Amino acid sequence: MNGKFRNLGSWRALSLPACPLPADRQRYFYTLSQLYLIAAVVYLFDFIPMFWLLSDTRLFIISVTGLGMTVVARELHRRGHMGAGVSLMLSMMTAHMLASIGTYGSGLGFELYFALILLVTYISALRQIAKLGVSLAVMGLTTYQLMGTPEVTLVDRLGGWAPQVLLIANLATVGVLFAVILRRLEGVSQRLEISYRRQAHHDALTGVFNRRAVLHEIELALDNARPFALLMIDIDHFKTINDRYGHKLGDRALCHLVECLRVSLRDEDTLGRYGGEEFIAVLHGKSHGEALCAAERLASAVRETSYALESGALNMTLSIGVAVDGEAQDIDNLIALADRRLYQAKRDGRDRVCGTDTPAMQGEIPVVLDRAAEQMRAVFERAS
Ligand SMILES: Nc1nc2c(ncn2[C@@H]2O[C@H](COP(=O)(O)OP(=O)(O)OP(=O)(O)O)[C@@H](O)[C@H]2O)c(=O)[nH]1
Repeated sequence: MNGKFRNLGSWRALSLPACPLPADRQRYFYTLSQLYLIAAVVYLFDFIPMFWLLSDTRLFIISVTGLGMTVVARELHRRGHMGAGVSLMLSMMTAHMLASIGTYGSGLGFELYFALILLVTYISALRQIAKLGVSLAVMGLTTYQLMGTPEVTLVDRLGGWAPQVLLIANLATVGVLFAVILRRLEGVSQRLEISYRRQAHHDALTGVFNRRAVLHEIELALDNARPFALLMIDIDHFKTINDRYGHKLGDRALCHLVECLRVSLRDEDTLGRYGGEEFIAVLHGKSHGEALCAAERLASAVRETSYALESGALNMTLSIGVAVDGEAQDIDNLIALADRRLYQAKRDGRDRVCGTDTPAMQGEIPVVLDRAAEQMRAVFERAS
């Protein structure tokens, strides 16, 4: 290893360990990480030049320190120490505000930063109790400082245009900061809404439609005059995969399967998880014969695309039951028909497609109707 990389290694060893944020707190990171940048810009282009022009050495030094601390706070936050990062930034903001009020007195807009500190506190990921503590402490300190404002402030001594310029600069800074922060929060709520809507319709593991959403799609397709085919897809011997490789790998295998299916389906087709290792594909505009060909294509795509493991490769096969809309009057009967054909494919030896009823199946009661009959029987038994 050359010297340059050795140095990099020792710097890494000195730096704080990264501690990933929990998923439910990630959303705060992006809003707040932009706040650090905004704070740095305000220090750099507003406070530092302003106090330098006013020859105010004390507030100039506080502003330069504030800039440095903001960079440190951002880095702490980036490494997952969110509470420490936000607390550091809030402490600097509070120190800055109190020192400014102490020097220039009230009425020049420095007290408005109090509202900004509260806003940052409440959008931060601090605990509720910490938020309450911080806001009470900042409120107490601000009140104390405002009540103890010196009679003759530095501005009185400066006179001239300085007080007006300071007031305008503070009003503009607080106004812009409020607008930027609130705009960012609006973006966060929009992103959350999109994500909640997505969660309501999609399966968390594989990302395809969930059971409710895919059933809704079938209802819509039935209402539509255009023909469609329903494929009931089930992985063969999936329990063995779970038992041999563990549930986590089983989950990854499900995602691999979905990828294979997605690649083989058209954009207009719908894929949903019906439950466990059972999926439904709705193929719009397909006749019975076309749907059987499509199902064969899906089955061979999965069969031929092995899932790479550290210790080799995992090969999966599918059994598929196919039914088309014209074969049943409603959604329950259509699903029951595809389900029955799926189980016929299983009975015939798996790794195959079944799209017609064999003579042995003719007398069978569809699974859904069978379940309904069982429920009715239970109701009658309870009533009698
Ligand atoms: N890893 C994982 N396993 C699941 C999930 N949902 C269901 N399973 C498993 O899927 C397996 C389904 O097993 P069975 O219904 O007996 O079917 P099979 O072993 O695939 O056998 P056949 O369908 O008859 O070919 C069970 O072991 C379930 O635990 C999941 O989300 N992740």
